[in-house]
Amino acid sequence: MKAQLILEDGTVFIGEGFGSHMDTIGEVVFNTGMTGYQEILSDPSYCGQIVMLTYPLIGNYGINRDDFESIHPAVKGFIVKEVTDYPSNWRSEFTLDEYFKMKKIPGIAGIDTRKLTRIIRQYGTLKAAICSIDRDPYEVVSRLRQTKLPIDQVRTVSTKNPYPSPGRGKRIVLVDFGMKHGILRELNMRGCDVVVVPYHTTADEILQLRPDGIMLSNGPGDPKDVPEAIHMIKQVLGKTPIFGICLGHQLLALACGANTVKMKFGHRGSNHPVKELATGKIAISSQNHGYTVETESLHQTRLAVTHTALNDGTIEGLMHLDYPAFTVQYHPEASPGPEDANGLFEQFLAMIEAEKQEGTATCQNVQI
Ligand SMILES: NC(=O)CC[C@H](N)C(=O)O
Repeated sequence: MKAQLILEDGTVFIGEGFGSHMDTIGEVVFNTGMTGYQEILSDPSYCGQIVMLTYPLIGNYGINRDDFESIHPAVKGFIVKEVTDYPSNWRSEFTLDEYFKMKKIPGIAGIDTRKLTRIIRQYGTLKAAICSIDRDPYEVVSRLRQTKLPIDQVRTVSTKNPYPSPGRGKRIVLVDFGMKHGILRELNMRGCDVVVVPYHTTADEILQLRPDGIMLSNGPGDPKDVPEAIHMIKQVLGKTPIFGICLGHQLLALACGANTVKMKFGHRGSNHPVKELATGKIAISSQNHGYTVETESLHQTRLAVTHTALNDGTIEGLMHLDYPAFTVQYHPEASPGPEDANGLFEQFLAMIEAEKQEGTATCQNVQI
């Protein structure tokens, strides 16, 4: 069935609808990963967004039981060049079309995704609608222009209640801002005794769990929309080692007095090179973010840059100069993507061990 993709700048694309045939509105962003569409569509950081994949053939290995990053995908829609009707993989259980129908997510295929990527790169991230062919584009554009993007995505996707994910190792409190399950898997794989807590858990509640370390997860939206988390981080900083990923990185930076800004079109994909400044080593990383920590704002903080993006020089990693706290803007848990940065989980555990032994760990004397 024909469907339309309409951008707020007035551009109209006609394509073939798949998945749910409902209308949807969201911020359209592009992801440059060549594989990993199942992890991408189930990454809660895309809450409120319509994702376009630059790789031209999507759905070839179907949807399986194992590769979800959350139970309910929060993505608002999917845009592809071509969607596979007959997936071929031994793990495949559904086609993308069947899965999107079940989850009530609209998709549109047959779109010139190269053209759309160029528009977004030129003008920046735009609002867009996927809608029925019968809708009047003028009306849709004026509705798009009036539509405000949501600001409560973290509340929507964070766990409502704390829950344990036990192990015999270090006790980690994992603050869920819209966590990809890959983070929990990485901690459990290393034996950690994890307690996952909601985004608004207070510093006192977290410290009562007697954590050996705190992890701040990834999550959707603007980090400034989560002031309760910034307040919490200010209070736990220096009391226990902290490792932040993506939104967690941005929140820690804000808690330390830095600023965050919205990027023109962000970084989304599983092929983004980042440089570790101390060694000059390059890692290929998995990324999904639309905001970044503002470099100029760091001089008013006790944070130092540890990693930068090779494509545009933006900040990809930070460490605190006085306390055991470090963060990365990219995804060491990968899922999807390369596992070059996986060692950061070991570095976090090494920092916790040093803090336990001597009680004086900082990022500098633990060598991360
Ligand atoms: N994946 C994330 O945690 C993204 C962080 C934030 N929502 C951003 O877009 O920059």
